[in-house]
Amino acid sequence: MELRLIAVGQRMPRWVEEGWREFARRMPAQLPLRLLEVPLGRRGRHQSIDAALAEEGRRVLTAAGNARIVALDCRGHPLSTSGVVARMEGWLQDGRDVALLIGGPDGLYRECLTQAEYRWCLSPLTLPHMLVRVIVAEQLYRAWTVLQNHPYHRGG
Ligand SMILES: C[S@@+](CC[C@H](N)C(=O)[O-])C[C@H]1O[C@@H](n2cnc3c(N)ncnc32)[C@H](O)[C@@H]1O
Repeated sequence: MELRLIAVGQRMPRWVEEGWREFARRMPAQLPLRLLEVPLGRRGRHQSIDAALAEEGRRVLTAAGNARIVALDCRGHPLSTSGVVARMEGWLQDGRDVALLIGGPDGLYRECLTQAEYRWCLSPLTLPHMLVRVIVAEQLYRAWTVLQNHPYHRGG
């Protein structure tokens, strides 16, 4: 199985690329973390934001395929580290790929949210989408280290 970060928006600054890659490269072979970037929908005078979001949403859901869907969403529910660990344990037992969806500047298309089995809120703050991929990668790595009794996570 794999964890798939599906993010709207391409060509991120180098620090974003390096940040998420640092944690992705630490993931084990049996639980790789892969990033799929999908292009922004067209925005312009003749294209509504909703149409652009729908275009992005279609691309995101195609990239998710049959994977279990978790949407990153400011209006979702928070998870503690032990909550992420418990979810990861469930994912590993189930064996299905997991798609973690990150929206673009206008958020995620509504169908991405309705198809998600969980809407994960990282903080009450709205975070820049490029930072979200780095935080999610780190939190997934952290959860993995907890499952392995690896000393990376020293929290309570
Ligand atoms: C710049 S935000 C989009 C803001 C948009 N106005 C909205 O309300 O969703 C881009 C993406 O980053 C993710 N994101 C931003 N802050 C987040 C948070 N606190 N928790 C979870 N995901 C977040 C979401 O996937 C969001 O679609």
